[in-house]
Amino acid sequence: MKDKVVLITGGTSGIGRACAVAFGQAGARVVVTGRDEAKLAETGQQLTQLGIQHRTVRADVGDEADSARVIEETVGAFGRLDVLVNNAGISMRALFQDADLEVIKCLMQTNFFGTVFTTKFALPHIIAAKGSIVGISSIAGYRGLPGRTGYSASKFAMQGFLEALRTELLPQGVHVLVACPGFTSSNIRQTALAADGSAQGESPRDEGQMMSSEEVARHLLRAVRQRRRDLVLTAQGKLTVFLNKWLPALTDKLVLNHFRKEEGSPVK
Ligand SMILES: NC(=O)c1ccc[n+]([C@@H]2O[C@H](COP(=O)([O-])OP(=O)(O)OC[C@H]3O[C@@H](n4cnc5c(N)ncnc54)[C@H](O)[C@@H]3O)[C@@H](O)[C@H]2O)c1
Repeated sequence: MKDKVVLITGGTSGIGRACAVAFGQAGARVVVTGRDEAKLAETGQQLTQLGIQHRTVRADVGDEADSARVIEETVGAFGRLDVLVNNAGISMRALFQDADLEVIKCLMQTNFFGTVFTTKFALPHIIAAKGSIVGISSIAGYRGLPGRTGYSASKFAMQGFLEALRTELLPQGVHVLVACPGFTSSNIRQTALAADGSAQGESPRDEGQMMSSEEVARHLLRAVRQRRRDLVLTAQGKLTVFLNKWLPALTDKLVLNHFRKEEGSPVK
């Protein structure tokens, strides 16, 4: 990663922030985006303390003009872009029958269109560098999950988009990685949207039992170095993908039972 430039969207917490540290400690110069000035400043301070050369850029990933500006500022500051990590994301916990349509739109705008916008503006620079485009998808990008229709749809869309793009870019030697973490300790379940679009505010699971964001970042760094096409994390995640491929009807029942057991689950 020495002297490479890595852009991480939504990098002010969880997996994104851990990636900024991991790629930075591997020698990369990192650019981190986020919507919250205070969290960006805090992330910037952490990177400074670790001696990591970086920039922070305030931007909403679902906003096309913001996404264009992020790439301008990245290339303006460092002259190139080698690795784009499409990480910014939001989740939901509500049955489709109860959810406002705005919830589904918000998830598609952030998780899917956020990836499309940033990738579009980054692409000429990534092609020039024969670099990498990473999508942080989810097990929900392989297997639809109850209470998470919009989230699952956004991650399936992301995976279809990146698979098609990978094929288009084969002649240019661009690497595309679809990474699917399993349950990972982060803010994703606190910020997940409820049926009315408000944030859930708490996690229904024991975050301490999950893979850490730092461990996910280490796996991602290795997968980028090895130019892998996909990465599925956690034993439970791998098992879900495997069972869904070979025993989909059984997996329907297992997944339903699993999500019914979550604290305060909307899944009946
Ligand atoms: N934590 C998990 O269990 C898990 C599992 C699978 C996949 N993921 C994916 O990993 C990625 C990172 O999530 P995380 O778990 O670190 O959660 P997180 O909530 O800690 O991080 C998500 C980041 O995205 C940012 N973000 C959200 N909307 C944004 C927007 N419109 N513009 C800019 N930034 C925005 C948030 O502010 C936050 O910094 C997400 O794409 C998520 O779907 C997480």
